[in-house]
Amino acid sequence: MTEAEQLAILRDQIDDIDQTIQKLINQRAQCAQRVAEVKLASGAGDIQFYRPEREAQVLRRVMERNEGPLSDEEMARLFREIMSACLALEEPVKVAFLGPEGTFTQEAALKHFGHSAVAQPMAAIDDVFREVEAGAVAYGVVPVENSTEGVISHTLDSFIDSSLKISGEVVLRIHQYLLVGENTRRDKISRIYSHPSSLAQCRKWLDQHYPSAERIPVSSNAEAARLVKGEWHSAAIAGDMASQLYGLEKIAEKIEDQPDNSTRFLIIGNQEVPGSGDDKTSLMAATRNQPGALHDLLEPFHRHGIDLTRVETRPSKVGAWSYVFFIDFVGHADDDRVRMAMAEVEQRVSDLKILGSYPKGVL
Ligand SMILES: C=C(O[C@@H]1C=C(C(=O)O)C=C[C@H]1O)C(=O)O
Repeated sequence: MTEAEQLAILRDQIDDIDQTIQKLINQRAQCAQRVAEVKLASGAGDIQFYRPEREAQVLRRVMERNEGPLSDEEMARLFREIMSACLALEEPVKVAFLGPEGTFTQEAALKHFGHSAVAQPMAAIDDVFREVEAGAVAYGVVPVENSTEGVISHTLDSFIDSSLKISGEVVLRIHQYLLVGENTRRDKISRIYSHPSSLAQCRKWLDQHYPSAERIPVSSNAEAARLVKGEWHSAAIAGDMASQLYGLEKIAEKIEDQPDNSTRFLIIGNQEVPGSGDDKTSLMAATRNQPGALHDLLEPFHRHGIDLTRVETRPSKVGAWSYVFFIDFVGHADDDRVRMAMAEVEQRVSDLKILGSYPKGVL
């Protein structure tokens, strides 16, 4: 058989398979529409079309049963988009994210909700909280910690005065790029703009490759990319999305000092999410200002065999030297042993607020 004949046969097969996939995707979409009809018919006031726990279960199952050659992550990403499109038939999810357009937070929002979500950039973390509180959007996406740079304290502090709940988390591998516009040559860079945490994430690389360039902190990586678009002798450190958005050339790739550099983002909203089978819970506790307070707070977790994934301390804002603890652990607030531990913790602290139980990030 000639090469052309072999290719023609294979392409016919692909065309047939595509037709079948397409039919099945539409059948799936019809089922999702029927789900919406059932939810509406129930007559309940506040209908939740978007179900984070159900989506996490679907994606986990996709990964578990996957046999390749496509990777589990790749397959889950495809299903993420199919679900996003199906949900948009019920009602597109509206999401506010820490902008501007082109930030890693936008990338996180799209990774979590898929590209059929309607995502709106906000100028600051406070604005994301406010937009969700005002009901203008159903969810917000904010960064909370970076593996190289640590906690984003502004996000934690925002929970102190907010009644919003955490309904999900998403972890993004952060790759940084050195970007220039058409007016700048790679050997003529005297200024490098970026968000302070991105500058910090690339500090060693910059020391080595651009020791004498001035490092200029700006409000976001996307803002850095926008600034250097027309400037001379200037480069930006930013992600892939910003590079595409502003049509900048990548003159160096993956310049972050830690190869596994990642950021964790939280999804905030008003929803209480039922258990998905593999969940995390975040809480906030204020202790009385006395010796052993942190030990007393943590002890019940240890005794009930609950795995803590993070403990952060922040000033409480209600007087000097008093603190609020932010604790993340594995398990759902409805689990028996979590309930038991929480009942005990409540006796030992001056204030306890469960910020939310939510599925562990799948993608
Ligand atoms: C179809 C549903 O609604 C939404 C769409 C889903 C999907 O396409 O699989 C899953 C969960 C919900 O976000 C449902 O609740 O099952």
